[in-house]
Amino acid sequence: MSIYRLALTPGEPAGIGPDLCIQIAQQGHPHQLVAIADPRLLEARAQQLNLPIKLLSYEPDQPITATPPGCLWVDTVPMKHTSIAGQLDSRNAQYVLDTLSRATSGCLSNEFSALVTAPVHKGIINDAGIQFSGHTEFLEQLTGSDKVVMMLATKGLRVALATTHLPLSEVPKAITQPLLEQVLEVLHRDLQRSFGLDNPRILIAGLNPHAGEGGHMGHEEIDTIQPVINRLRQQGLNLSDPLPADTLFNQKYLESADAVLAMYHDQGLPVLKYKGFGQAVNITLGMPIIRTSVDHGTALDLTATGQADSGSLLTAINYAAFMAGNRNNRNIQ
Ligand SMILES: NC(=O)C1=CN([C@@H]2O[C@H](COP(=O)(O)OP(=O)(O)OC[C@H]3O[C@@H](n4cnc5c(N)ncnc54)[C@H](O)[C@@H]3O)[C@@H](O)[C@H]2O)C=CC1
Ligand SMILES: NCC(=O)COP(=O)(O)O
Repeated sequence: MSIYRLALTPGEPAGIGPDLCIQIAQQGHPHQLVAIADPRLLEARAQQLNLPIKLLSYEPDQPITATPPGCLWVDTVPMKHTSIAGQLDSRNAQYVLDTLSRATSGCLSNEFSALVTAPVHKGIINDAGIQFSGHTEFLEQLTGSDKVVMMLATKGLRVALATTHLPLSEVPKAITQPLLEQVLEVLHRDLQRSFGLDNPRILIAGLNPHAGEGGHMGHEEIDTIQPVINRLRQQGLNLSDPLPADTLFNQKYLESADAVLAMYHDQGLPVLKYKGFGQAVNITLGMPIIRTSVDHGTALDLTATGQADSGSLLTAINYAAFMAGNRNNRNIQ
């Protein structure tokens, strides 16, 4: 088995991200986990959690090795202000973004095989005066990607989103033919290259109740979604018609599907999280780098309590390694 070097960003310092990194390090890992972080934060959090941690100083020229139990490699990004567990501090917002930038440039240069992110707090970054709607959009810019797609996956279900962090009132006008065409092309291609699916079957949700009920409950399905489906089918994509979102998430439809495309965040993600919260992964498709993440947020109420479940971060790490392996096997940079 190949061993991959994975960049791990602990995210919001006052949240559970650092806790989860320390918890996962206890068992060790078959891949090299390199936390891009301030080591003082990790040491302080380990003490609060009463967990032992040995931080190994990371050097890019070292051979890639598995992570021994109780250890974590650290590539230092200094935090300017001490973080207090559970208490957001806008002065640390730039630090959070610095860790992401460092990890991303390391992925772009192939120093790391993938980026795995713990949760950030979107609100506090905005409070710091920095416009930020999520890792997904931030990484799209940072990697110079044309179009990225958010997809969450758990056992038996993958849900991708046509739009991400938008106010609901802005969704209908954002659903355009060019957008849908791009999103479906990215989804189709990345299901092939990162998941090894030769001809992925994608179910597409309508925007309106009952997928518009033949135009009686909205026209986006007829005017926007169906024409894109028809065009892409001619190029060989295996797509459903627009389906009512309230009925497509049943076994009869899902058993023949590789992914569902939901039109907006809260149309698709509640179903996915109900099915797999704690064991699901958030994947950014359409980038030159692999990025996976957790299915949850910063859970400030649980920071430093030892109650945070590391299942989703571990799933994200394992998916990142799996995707790196698939791209390697297909010789994709
Ligand atoms: N990937 C990311 O960076 C994400 C960041 N967020 C951000 O997180 C912040 C808080 O969001 P919320 O909606 O409150 O969601 P949340 O996921 O932080 O918390 C929701 C509930 O789930 C619990 N919970 C979350 N993670 C858990 C874990 N690993 N183990 C056990 N219990 C857990 C929390 O204690 C809370 O009761 C927001 O600023 C949001 O933007 C939210 C989702 C993803
Ligand atoms: N609900 C998923 C989410 O908010 C994660 O967003 P991102 O930070 O990964 O873009």
